[in-house]
Amino acid sequence: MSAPAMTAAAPAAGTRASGIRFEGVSVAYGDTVVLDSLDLTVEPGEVMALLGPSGSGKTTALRAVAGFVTPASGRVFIGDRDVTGLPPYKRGVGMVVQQYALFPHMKVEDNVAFGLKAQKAPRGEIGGRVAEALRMTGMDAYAGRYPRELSGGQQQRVAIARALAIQPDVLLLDEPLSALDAQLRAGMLAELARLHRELPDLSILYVTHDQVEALTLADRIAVMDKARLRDCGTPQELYRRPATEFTASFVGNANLLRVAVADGAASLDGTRLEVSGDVTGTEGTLCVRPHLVGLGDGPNALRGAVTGLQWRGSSHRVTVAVAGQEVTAEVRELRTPPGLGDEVTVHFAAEDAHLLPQGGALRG
Ligand SMILES: Nc1ncnc2c1ncn2[C@@H]1O[C@H](COP(=O)(O)OP(=O)(O)OP(=O)(O)O)[C@@H](O)[C@H]1O
Repeated sequence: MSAPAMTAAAPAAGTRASGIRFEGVSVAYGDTVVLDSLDLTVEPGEVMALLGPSGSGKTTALRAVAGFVTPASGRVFIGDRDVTGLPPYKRGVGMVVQQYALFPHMKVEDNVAFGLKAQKAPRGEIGGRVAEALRMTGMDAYAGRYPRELSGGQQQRVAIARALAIQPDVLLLDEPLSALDAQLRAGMLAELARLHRELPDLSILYVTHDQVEALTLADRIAVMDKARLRDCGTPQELYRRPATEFTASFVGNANLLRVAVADGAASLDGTRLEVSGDVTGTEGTLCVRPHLVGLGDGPNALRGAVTGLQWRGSSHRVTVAVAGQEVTAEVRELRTPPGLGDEVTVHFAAEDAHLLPQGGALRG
């Protein structure tokens, strides 16, 4: 990264710890509901990722907080304030979108000052707050440049500085890294994490369709699909104990196996499997992560023919057909990998085999 690291001095953002609360928020365009009864709370100082595929309603939810869309029903709170009817500039939010959105004809320092001037901040304060925001994002040496004289990553830092300069109660980030190349994205992700450590009271709502960004940065992840919230929990909860098949396959790769359930255990094609999770009812879906499936004998052993083999440098992915279903094992690179059609045994530990809740209920 060519810019210096974002370093935090005195916080430029608000020191009032305010969370965000969606209460039954629905948004529709014509007859199409694009956000359906969203109930979600972002705690003060929390980083919440809104994760979901394209068109699932993430940006709409963010824009409802910013005040750029009006809910058909429901209310949005920032801290204790019901902001549902407030115009955007009265909400105290900083927002950064994917495409930098800097004013091309303004120098960096003027871009960062823009929100402060719009807010009619006292003239004597503006210079200091701009300098502080630029210092926090590592861009103080670039104050006199125009956006066209900056790299994409530097422009996005300026956009973040501009959002922080107004000392927002909450920071809204809409795919802020998706226009950057992979290497720069990884660096910026670490910078954002550091920035939040320096501004622990700032609540952040972070829209992304990239599970790595969500897993890396978020305290909790809200998983959205088709206008609805499907699951919400810490990255570890969602990864280890997903509530729905959608979460299991969207947050990390997953083997999802249809199994019969009886007497507190599952079974697949007559083989009894010790599992964790919701062992009620007569059938269920078992989630096992490929890297937790081993090749060879062990607990919960299943036998089948190899239907797929991929070499990935440090690992092999071996897919095995077991009673008409496929189980993929991601194992350390094998010296003598099996061939397609070979009979092999795969296994997994009970604590790594999670039976999804019946009906895909949201966790409490
Ligand atoms: N101004 C609008 N008029 C009509 N439909 C809209 C408008 N804005 C968004 N939509 C629709 O609302 C749905 C949700 O859009 P939204 O931008 O919230 O999704 P998203 O999850 O953020 O997707 P992406 O990751 O692609 O940005 C989409 O089907 C989209 O086409």
